[in-house]
Amino acid sequence: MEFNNITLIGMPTSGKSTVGVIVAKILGMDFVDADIVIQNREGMKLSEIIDKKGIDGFVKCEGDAILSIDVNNTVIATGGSAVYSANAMEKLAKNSLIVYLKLEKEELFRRLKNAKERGVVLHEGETLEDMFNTRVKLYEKYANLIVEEKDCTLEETVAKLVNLLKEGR
Ligand SMILES: Nc1ncnc2c1ncn2[C@@H]1O[C@H](COP(=O)(O)OP(=O)(O)O)[C@@H](O)[C@H]1O
Ligand SMILES: O=C(O)C1=C[C@@H](OP(=O)(O)O)[C@@H](O)[C@H](O)C1
Ligand SMILES: [Mg+2]
Repeated sequence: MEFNNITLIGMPTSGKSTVGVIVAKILGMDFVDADIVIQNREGMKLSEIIDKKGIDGFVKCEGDAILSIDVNNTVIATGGSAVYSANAMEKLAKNSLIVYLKLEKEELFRRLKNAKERGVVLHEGETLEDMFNTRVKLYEKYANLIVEEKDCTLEETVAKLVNLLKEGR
């Protein structure tokens, strides 16, 4: 592989964490979940960081946590709000192939309904729809590769990503 790491970006619930760990096993790579790095650095759950430090505070913690990740041959699952940290994304772009797991709006809304406890970064007055529209542009901006999840099972999404990576070799 020409690239060193693979970074997964995309909406919350798009499967960065679940797809990421399976792809790492298939490709014989290591795996790191940036959300867990944040929790370890702060000594708190993500929802507690958001409650205590607010949205901007959380985004700062997330950017700093990503900047602290120094890995090789690793699949990195970011949190959905990582794209709000331009400096962290620039660092990731330097040493990884950035893959956008693309989720349709309707499917995002469906999955988020079943995952109410997920602390999603919503700025003041922002609706889920606003968040979707803003983030799509950011994910597209940073993506080297886009995996369309529409009508795919988890296994099909994994296979699609692995095949796209093989084609790119
Ligand atoms: N086609 C699919 N691709 C990825 N995840 C899926 C798919 N269908 C259902 N899911 C479910 O959506 C959730 C994705 O959660 P997660 O991996 O934590 O996403 P993220 O890390 O992007 O927030 C999991 O519960 C997973 O089982
Ligand atoms: O998109 C978001 O606003 C967030 C996504 C979460 O990660 P996942 O994308 O892995 O769910 C986590 O970083 C935090 O709760 C904020
Ligand atoms: Mg995740």
